[in-house]
This record gives sequence, structure tokens and C-alpha cells, in this order.
Amino acid sequence: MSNAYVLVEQQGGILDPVTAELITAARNLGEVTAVVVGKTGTHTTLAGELAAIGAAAVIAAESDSYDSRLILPEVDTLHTIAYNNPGPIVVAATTEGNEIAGRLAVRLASGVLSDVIAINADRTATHSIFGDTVSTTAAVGGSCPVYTLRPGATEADPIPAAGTVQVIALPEATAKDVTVTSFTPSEVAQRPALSQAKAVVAGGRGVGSVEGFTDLVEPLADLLDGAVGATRDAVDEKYYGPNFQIGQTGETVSPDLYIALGISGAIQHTSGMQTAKTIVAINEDEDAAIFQIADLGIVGDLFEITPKLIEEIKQRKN
Ligand SMILES: Cc1cc2nc3c(=O)[nH]c(=O)nc-3n(C[C@H](O)[C@H](O)[C@H](O)COP(=O)(O)OP(=O)(O)OC[C@H]3O[C@@H](n4cnc5c(N)ncnc54)[C@H](O)[C@@H]3O)c2cc1C
Repeated sequence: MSNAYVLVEQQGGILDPVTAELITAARNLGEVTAVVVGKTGTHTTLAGELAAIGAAAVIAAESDSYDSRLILPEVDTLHTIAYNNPGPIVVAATTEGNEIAGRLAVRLASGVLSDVIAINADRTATHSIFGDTVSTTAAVGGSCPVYTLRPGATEADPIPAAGTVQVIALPEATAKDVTVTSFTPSEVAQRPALSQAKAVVAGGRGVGSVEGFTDLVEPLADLLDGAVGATRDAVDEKYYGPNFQIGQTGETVSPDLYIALGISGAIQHTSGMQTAKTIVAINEDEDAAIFQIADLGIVGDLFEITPKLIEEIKQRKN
């Protein structure tokens, strides 16, 4: 049977849920080998989970110096493995994943398809383009085609597999490596990450101020155990941080529930959230474009409606 490689997304030995999506998508291409690149011993906490979500084999390339290196450990490892035993490679379409994919494709003389939403058995892949209004299918050449898969686009379908572990040496850093000399972790939010949240409450320019976010958007998100998002205009107005921007030039989210407060529904925003399962919009303009994709639309003043909604949810929770 043909094989496919998946680069495992993990932080300090904790598996990122996107890995299950990568394995599900890669299964169309063949038996999946999950590749763990990290600090010495990382695979010991991950191997069982990787088998449970469908890795037929796990290859771990680990080194004590991993934390002080960027990108090249993953590129070197996947290059070595795929050079010796060619097969398609699937990584997450993150900033790092896209860079790894580009470098790998050059080294392996294969094509790369970025930000795909599905991978097909014939090695073609599906893109969603023009603000997610059109789907296209693209083919890619080479014996080790590289795909970056958009997080949240594929529903994880874990089918347990053998997960046979093999540990290989991670080459030590050379003069080509970027070495991290100091590291300050970013502040960890109490709320779930936007890309993983089951519920997202997003505010737009209509929220009107920083206080609009802290008094209305955040409390509603917290009641739903959800994440907070924002439009670019809300970010540009400095109502909320740029890390929370949703849309073409921000995050793409696919939650079960998306609540849009004071958001007009510009295509650059909706391209990042229109795959949400249920969309609720509150906007005082009945012609706002967001209502075209909303499952439930409320025409009215968000400053009147949101506090009532918060109160109602609180009462039902008690
Ligand atoms: C290249 C490019 C990339 C872009 N990328 C992104 C992106 O990634 N993400 C993104 O979001 N945008 C992006 N944009 C910007 C996008 O085009 C829109 O300008 C933006 O999404 C609009 O944000 P908004 O809905 O908050 O603001 P507006 O369009 O100004 O809408 C505000 C809405 O709030 C409503 N409102 C006002 N007051 C109230 C109230 N009291 N109660 C209820 N409703 C009220 C209004 O009726 C209005 O519909 C991009 C633009 C370009 C050109």
C-alpha cells in the first residue's frame, strides 16, 4: 500500500487537534506515517494518541537542541525520510507549515499545494478561492507532493492504527540553522484558541469601542465557553487585538456557533467564517450582507439585544 507522511503539530508533547485532521486527510493518499519532530522524548507522550487517531507508523526525530532551532529540524527530517522512501507529505497550513512545505518541495523537486481544504486519492487537492466562493481542483507533480491543509477544513475521523514507533536521529544544527537565543512566550488567553473554539463571538465596527468588547463580546463568549473574534475594521480601530482578526487576512474559523455583533458581512470577513455550522447575526441594518449567510438574523441595536441575550443565557444556565 502507498504511504503518506504527516508532520505532527504539537507543543511540548501536547498534541494539537489539527493533527487528527491532517491524518484524516492524508489517509486518502495511503497508510499514514506521523512524523514527530521535537525535544528528546517528545514522542513518548504522543505515540499512543497518534495510533488512536490513525497513524500506522510514528517516526520520531528528536534532539535536546530542538527548542532553540526554527523550521530546519522539520525540513531536514521530512526531507531525509521522504528522500529515502518517497511519498506525499501533509502539513498544517500555518505560517511555519507553509514555510516548511515550500522548502521541502524545493529539496524534493516536487510540487506544493498550499492552503488546500481536501486531498483526493489521485493526489489532486481542493482549494477554496475568491473568498471561499469557488472550489477548484489542482494537480501536483513529483514523487513527494507537499500539501498544506487549512486547519478546520477537514473533520477529523479517527480510525485507530498500529502506530509502530521508530526513532531516528535529528541532525544537529549547522551554520545554515537559525538559532533562537532568547524566547518570551506570548500571553496565554483563558479562552479557547479561535481556530479550535466550538463557539466564536465576533465584534465589528458596530461594537464601537474597547469597552464594547469587554462589556458585551467577551462576556457572551465566556458564557458559551467560546473565543472572541473581530473584524479588520474593529482591529484597525484598536477595539481588539490583531491576533483575533477573522477573515481573508486573519484567522479562518469553523465553529459550531458563530455570533456576529455589529458586523456588516464584507466578503473579506465572511471568507474566514462562513463554514460555521450556525451563524447568528445582530445588526441594525436589515440590508447588511451578513444576513445573507446567517441562520438566525436579528435586526436591532446590539447594545440593547446583547445584554438581554447574556441575561437569558445566564438564567438558563442556572
Ligand atoms: C485586501 C483586504 C483584506 C481584508 N481582510 C479582512 C479580514 O481578514 N477580515 C475582515 O473582517 N475584514 C477584512 N477586510 C475589510 C473588509 O473589507 C471590511 O471593511 C470589514 O470586514 C468591515 O468590518 P465591519 O463589519 O466591522 O465594519 P462595517 O462594514 O463598518 O460594519 C459595521 C456594521 O455594524 C452595524 N452596526 C453599527 N452600529 C450597530 C448597533 N448599535 N447595533 C447593531 N449593528 C450595528 C452596521 O449596520 C454595519 O453593518 C479586508 C479588506 C481588504 C481590502
